[in-house]
Amino acid sequence: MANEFDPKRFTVIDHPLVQHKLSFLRDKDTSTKQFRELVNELAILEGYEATRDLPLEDVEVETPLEKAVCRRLSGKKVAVIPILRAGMGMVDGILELVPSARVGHVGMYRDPVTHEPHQYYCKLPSDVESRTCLVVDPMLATGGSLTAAIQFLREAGVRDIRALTIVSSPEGVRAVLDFDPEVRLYTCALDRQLNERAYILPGLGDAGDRIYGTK
Ligand SMILES: O=P(O)(O)OC[C@H]1O[C@H](OP(=O)(O)OP(=O)(O)O)[C@H](O)[C@@H]1O
Ligand SMILES: O=c1cc[nH]c(=O)[nH]1
Ligand SMILES: [Mg+2]
Repeated sequence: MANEFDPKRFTVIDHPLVQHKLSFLRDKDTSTKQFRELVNELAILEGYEATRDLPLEDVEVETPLEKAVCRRLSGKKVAVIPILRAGMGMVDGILELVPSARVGHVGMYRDPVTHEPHQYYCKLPSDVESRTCLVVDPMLATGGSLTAAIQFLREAGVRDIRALTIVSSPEGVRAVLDFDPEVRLYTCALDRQLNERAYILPGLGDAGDRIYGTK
C-alpha cells in the first residue's frame, strides 16, 4: 500500500509470510516462546530485504565438472546493532543470514513519563565505521531511541546505516527520516498512530516484555 514516505528510503515489507507472522505477533494470546520465535523469523525475512543490494564480486569456482564464475559478497562487512533490550530478539535472525557479521550493542530505555531515550550501554566493533550497520529494534514509536542510536553511529563515523523495525508509527518514521537524510528504514508494518503513552496502535504492546516474559 502506498504511503507518504520516500520509497527510496522507507520500505514496508508486505510479503505474505511477513504479514502472516505479524498477525500472530500482534495477538495478545501469543506465548512468550512463540513471540520470540516470530521476532526471529521476521528478522530473517526483513534482513533478506535489507541486504538486497550488498555489493558482490566475481569469483572463480571449480564445480565437479568445470570452472564457473560465481558471485560472492565483496569486501564490505556487516555489523548488527541491536537497541537493547528488545532489539536482541532480532540479532540471531540476522546472523543466520550473515554469520560473519559483528554485533554492537546500544542500551537504551525510554523514560515512561517523558518518553525520552536514555542510553545506558554502548559497545561497538572497533572498525564499525567501515561496516554496513543494520540497526535492529522491533518497535519504532516516537523515534527517540532509534534517532539517538543513529546519531551515535554517525558520531562513530558510520556511513551506511539501515534500520530494521517490525512495527512503526508514522510519527516515528517521520522523525527518523527527517533526522538523518541518508538512513534507510525497513519495517514490516506502518501502524496508525501513537496513544497518549506513546505506544503504537494497533501495535503489539511492549516488545521487550513480550520477548522476555517480564510482565
Ligand atoms: O521510538 P521510541 O519512542 O523511542 O520507542 C521505541 C523504543 O521503546 C522500546 O524499548 P524500551 O524503552 O521499552 O526498552 P526495552 O527494549 O528494554 O523494553 C522499543 O524496543 C524501542 O527501543
Ligand atoms: O508500542 C510500543 C512503543 C514502544 N515500545 C514498545 O515496546 N511498544
Ligand atoms: Mg520495552
